[in-house]
Amino acid sequence: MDNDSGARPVPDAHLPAGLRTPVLPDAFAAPDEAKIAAIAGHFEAIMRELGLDLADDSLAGTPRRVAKMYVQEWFRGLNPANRPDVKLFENRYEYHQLLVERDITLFSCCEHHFVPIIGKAHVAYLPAGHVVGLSKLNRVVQHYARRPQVQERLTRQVAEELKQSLGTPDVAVLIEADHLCVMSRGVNDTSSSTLTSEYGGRFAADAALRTEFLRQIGK
Ligand SMILES: Nc1nc2c(ncn2[C@@H]2O[C@H](COP(=O)(O)OP(=O)(O)OP(=O)(O)O)[C@@H](O)[C@H]2O)c(=O)[nH]1
Ligand SMILES: [Zn+2]
Repeated sequence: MDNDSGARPVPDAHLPAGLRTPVLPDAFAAPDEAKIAAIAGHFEAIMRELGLDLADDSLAGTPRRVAKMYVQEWFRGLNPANRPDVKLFENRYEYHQLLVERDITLFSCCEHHFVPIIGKAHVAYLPAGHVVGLSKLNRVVQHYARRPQVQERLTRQVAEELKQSLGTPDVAVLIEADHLCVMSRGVNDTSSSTLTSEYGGRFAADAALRTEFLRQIGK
């Protein structure tokens, strides 16, 4: 997508309103470099407020490092220009059984505390006329993970994106994740983890299919 044209892509415009990450419509009007410079300035102010000496050679580059990390890595999924192009191939081989992409690495960020969410995503679909390039399943997970999140919305965004791009409602998503906000602060519980799931089409209707999916991901 062209991020320099007058008509800028609206974040998550293709998702139902309730599933959109709350992002201002003009959030991506400025180029990434301007955003990085502005965030670095704000982060420097936070560090100063914490009492840190920015003259220290280890700390001096931190504001810009953090800003780059936010814009280019952790939160790159906020920018609709980074939405993956999900390539489909004709299903000439007539594969119509369950396809499971399991143990997809998941790094996200808790939108309440801005600390990591770390886990695995498992996605599955029943191919109809087309099959998807496998890596695109990982890319869809990453696109929605790389933004401030709650796990429930992330799960439903991934499912909805897959339904739309694969052209079938027969999609399953299960995410298991550790929330650093639960582990490292607050209740300080390092053993609990959070599982969320979304089942569409035949996965919602057919308990045996769900069981088979869960068996294949080792649940
Ligand atoms: N539903 C949901 N809650 C989340 C997620 N990530 C973090 N939270 C919770 O968001 C809640 C925010 O609650 P608050 O009471 O405003 O924040 P807090 O005072 O820091 O709460 P504690 O974590 O209990 O100390 C906490 O209970 C978090 O555990 C998520 O992905 N989904
Ligand atoms: Zn949190």
